[in-house]
Amino acid sequence: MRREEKQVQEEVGAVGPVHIVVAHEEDQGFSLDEEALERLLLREELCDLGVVVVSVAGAFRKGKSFLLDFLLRYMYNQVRLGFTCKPEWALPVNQVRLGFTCKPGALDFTCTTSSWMGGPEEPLTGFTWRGGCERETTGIQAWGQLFLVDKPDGTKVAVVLMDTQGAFDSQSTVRDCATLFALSTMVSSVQVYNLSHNVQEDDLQHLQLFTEYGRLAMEQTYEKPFQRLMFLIRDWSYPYEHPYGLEGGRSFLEKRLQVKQQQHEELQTVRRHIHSCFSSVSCFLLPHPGLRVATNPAFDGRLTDIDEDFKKELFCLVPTLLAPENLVVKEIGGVKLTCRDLLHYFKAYMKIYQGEELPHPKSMLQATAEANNLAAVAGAKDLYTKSMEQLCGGDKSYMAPLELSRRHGDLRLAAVRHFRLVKKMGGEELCRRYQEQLEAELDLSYASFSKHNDGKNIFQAARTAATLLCLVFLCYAVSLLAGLLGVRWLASLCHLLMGVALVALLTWLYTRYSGELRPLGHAIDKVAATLWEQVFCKLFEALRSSVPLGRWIAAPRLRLASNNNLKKNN
Ligand SMILES: Nc1nc2c(ncn2[C@@H]2O[C@H](COP(=O)(O)OP(=O)(O)OP(=O)(O)O)[C@@H](O)[C@H]2O)c(=O)[nH]1
Ligand SMILES: [Mg+2]
Repeated sequence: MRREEKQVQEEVGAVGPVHIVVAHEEDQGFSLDEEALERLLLREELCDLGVVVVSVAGAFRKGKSFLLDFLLRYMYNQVRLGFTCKPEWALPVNQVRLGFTCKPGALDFTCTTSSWMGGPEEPLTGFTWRGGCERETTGIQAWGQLFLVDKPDGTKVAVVLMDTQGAFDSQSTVRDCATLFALSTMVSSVQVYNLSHNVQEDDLQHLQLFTEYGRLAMEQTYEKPFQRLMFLIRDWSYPYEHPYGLEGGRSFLEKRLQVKQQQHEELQTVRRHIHSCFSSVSCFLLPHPGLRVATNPAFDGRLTDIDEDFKKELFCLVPTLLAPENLVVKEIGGVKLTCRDLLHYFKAYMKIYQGEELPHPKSMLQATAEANNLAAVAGAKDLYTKSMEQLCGGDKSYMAPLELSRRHGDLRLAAVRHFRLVKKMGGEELCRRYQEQLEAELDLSYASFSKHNDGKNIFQAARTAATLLCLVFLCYAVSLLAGLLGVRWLASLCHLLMGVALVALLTWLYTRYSGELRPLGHAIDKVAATLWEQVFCKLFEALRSSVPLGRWIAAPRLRLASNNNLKKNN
């Protein structure tokens, strides 16, 4: 082995996966390791090159990291290393030609074991993978080295390989899964959606949820916010219907993502959403790798233990993603990103997901239960509002406040009963929470109906004027009496008060007529209302109780009467 090659391989050996998004077990949150990302993306010789990001995401324990290690093998064997730009350091481009396009059946597979796939007994290393049922990868990891590739058009690009935490493990919430999937989709130019056996409807629904969560966090809304999506279906068992590989995947996906007129709207929406999110969607059908891979705890990734069919298709799949002519530079809004740009976007997106402005994605049951309860609240509130409209709506005449409050009590009860009778998911506790919300909304509606009703009371509308006139009259009467009795200072004071009341009255009339000086009008209203409640009502009350048959006269209305009645009713 040449000295340079040896040196390169030693350096390769020292490189490993780097955690760029770190998952925190304690608070279920994620944080970006900015330093690690900067070290990776801001290398002087690479930072201004177009960046290609290939990410693999999907449910946990489905062989994502295992696959990525083959992508690594391909890169290490096919391209020059990012940090070794000097041509004399380049690894030998060996048996397999760079940049072939995959045609099923057109490859002579016998050459693969001696090519980029590695030696037959070589254990598979790189991103950590293992057997077992517990999750392995957490957060988002990138390979600790970028690969520098010369594209056929002469441009140089830097390739990032990215592994993500598997979705739906027993320790992550829907929000965690959505955040990681969305983040990796937003920063990658090719997202490999790793699935097992088939594309189920829930796989599409999850993809819809996660990509929508991604789209929400993007500052501008682009027509197609994400670039390439590849459905990678592992353990494909129906090659007699759709053959393994890209061609079989194309015919399978075409059928699966077809939007038909007779389809339910829900199914059509999911499919339209996926087409609208990605500029290109493809599919690859990969066979089962054999029982030793899937079930043998001692399996270490060596090729001799893997089924021939799997290796053959893998040999085709990897260049489909990574051959120089198939590499796509990451674009956002039609602008190609460099490694440096990617760093900024990563930081910005992470900040959005760490903030609180995005809604929290929920589990299907939780979301459905909340939708059920919200619909029931809306139905009950509608019932209440319609009945109240009929009772005291816009064109109805003024209604006695006590009667209005009593009717509100009845209708409120009926609305709550209606809410409780509607069948809802989510259990009693959720139902109680929404009932409380409904009751609060009904009380708020009542306050507004009550105000509107008060507005129809002629005296209410003219109360300020009446109060000020009463004050003028009272001052006049007292000044006359004081004049007769010779108490001149009192007479003068009453004249002064009378003058003030008259000026206030004229000003109030002006504000009401012109709509100008409204704060002044409000202040006069307030003073008049206090005067009315504290002086005139008390005088009137005293008079009412001292005069025979006085109790037949209705008591004057106080400003806060409606609110007090409301509380009593509750
Ligand atoms: N059935 C099957 N098993 C596979 C395949 N590829 C890898 N495996 C096995 O799946 C197991 C998990 O592999 P990993 O690569 O660690 O899976 P992962 O998706 O990265 O898992 P997490 O990191 O926990 O999300 C290993 O035992 C692999 O041998 C495949 O195509 N089919
Ligand atoms: Mg993994």
